[in-house]
Amino acid sequence: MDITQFPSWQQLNSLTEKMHDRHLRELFAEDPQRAARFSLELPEFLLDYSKNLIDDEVFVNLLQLARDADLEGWRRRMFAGESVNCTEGRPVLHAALRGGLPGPVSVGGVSADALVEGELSRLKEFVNLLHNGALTGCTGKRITDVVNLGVGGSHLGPEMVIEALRAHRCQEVQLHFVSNVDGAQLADILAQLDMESTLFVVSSKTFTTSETMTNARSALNWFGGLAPQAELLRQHFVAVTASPEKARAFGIEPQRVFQFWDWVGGRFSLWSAIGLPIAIAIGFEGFRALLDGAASMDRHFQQAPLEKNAPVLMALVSLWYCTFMGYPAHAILPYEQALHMLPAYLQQAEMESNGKSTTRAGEEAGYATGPLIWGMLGINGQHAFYQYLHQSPQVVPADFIGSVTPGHQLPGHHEILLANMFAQSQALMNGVSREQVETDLAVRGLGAEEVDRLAPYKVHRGNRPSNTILLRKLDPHSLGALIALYEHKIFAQGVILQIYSFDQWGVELGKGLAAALQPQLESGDSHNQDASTAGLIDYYQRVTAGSAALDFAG
Ligand SMILES: O=P(O)(O)OC[C@H]1O[C@](O)(CO)[C@@H](O)[C@@H]1O
Repeated sequence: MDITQFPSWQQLNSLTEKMHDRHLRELFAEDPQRAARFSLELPEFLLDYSKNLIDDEVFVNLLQLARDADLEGWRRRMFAGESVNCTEGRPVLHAALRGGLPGPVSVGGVSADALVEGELSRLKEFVNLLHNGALTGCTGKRITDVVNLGVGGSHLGPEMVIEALRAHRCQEVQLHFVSNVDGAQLADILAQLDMESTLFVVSSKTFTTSETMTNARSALNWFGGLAPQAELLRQHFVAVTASPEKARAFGIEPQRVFQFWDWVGGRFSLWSAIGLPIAIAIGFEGFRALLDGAASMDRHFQQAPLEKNAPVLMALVSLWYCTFMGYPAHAILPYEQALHMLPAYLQQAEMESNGKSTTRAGEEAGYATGPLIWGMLGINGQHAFYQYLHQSPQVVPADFIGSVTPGHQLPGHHEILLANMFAQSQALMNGVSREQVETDLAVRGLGAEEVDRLAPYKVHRGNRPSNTILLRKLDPHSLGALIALYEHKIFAQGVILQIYSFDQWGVELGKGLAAALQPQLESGDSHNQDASTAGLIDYYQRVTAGSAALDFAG
């Protein structure tokens, strides 16, 4: 049944007017237990969702909506390996990569656990060889630098995690990431490297992504005549892919091809062999701890009742804002330097999953299915875009994410950092009333006219909602749990809003057009293009012809 037909949906719709008129200040004043009632403590973190514009009536209806949408049934089917990615005809089993399934699941007659464990032990062996210095380049030099060539899900997860776990890094090997087909990125990194001690990891689920394959070919060319190509590929390249035959066709040795499977979505793949750079950076045991943390969130998501289920609660709050209250964006604001890539990672995870408008029934949704995700390190954002968060007429709900334990030894810093994080969510919630502003200005000795002139600019309406996720400490286990929290939040939101979260048809159109346009840029033939695109091609042609003429003249 269409989700909009359920009484819970209609009830929620009718509650938006009332909630637009409520203020978070009042909700807290009315209920001294609010913070305790609307927060949840898990072994890894505290989730405080009390600063959200929900009251008991909204909460009850949101939970009912989740039940009406059969979230529990979809959850069970996903973890049982049923084909819940229906447009691609696949199960969704990233939880199998971390031992998060409730029981054995086989895909195409093969045990998912056996596949996963087999690949993990290959990864472990490889990482150990690398760390022991047993892996050498074609001239016999020890491998000291590893460059991951991959984009999207084949890049963001590994780099985000490695950055987040800097404090846990082994020193043996340096990691580098190249995701952009803009040669400036690869050229810059190659300039820092010694080819004799460099290993490239070509990471691509499909092994067809043009950015990655172009970078892989350029990396191979970089070696020039150092050794015959087959030897270069053998000693300096490994592949991580769900299309091993394509990696082998590229020339990568079969024993250097690490595999994952089409039941792992690219943006959910960091737990698979795509996490090879993570295991290299923090060691295999650290990688295992990351997987274990995610598995503990898998169990929580499967077992906790909906009203005590962190991913479900976050999904409900998120859809309440984007679908009902009309707040189209959501900010991710980490207060932990190490989490600086989390907003970018979650942008892909959430927007590639839920940025859809066709329902599972193949109909136009007619409602917002997910927010625009954006953000950056909160403390830097405070000095950049928080003005907008505090005083723009647009309300942007936010997630504040921090850690009780600092990731460094410097005294005095961490309290300042956390005080800022707590203060910002408090300021967004409470704001400052006109009355308060007037009193403050008067106390500072301003005359009545001046007070009157300045007061409107200083008023903060407040009532801007947020979640706070406060980790005990940031380590591989808790990071795994945090990432899986968001993964399941995304899934729960998609299920309730009746969309398919695990496909990404929207990214295909542009890829196809780029492939067709590339030869036209070179030839200048733009006859079949719209006027704007033809104009761009024409300008490109004129500038390149002009610079060629200049080169010739010079
Ligand atoms: O791993 P691949 O196949 O190179 O794809 C990279 C990324 O490209 C996308 O298909 C989007 O273009 C993502 O879903 C994926 O993570």
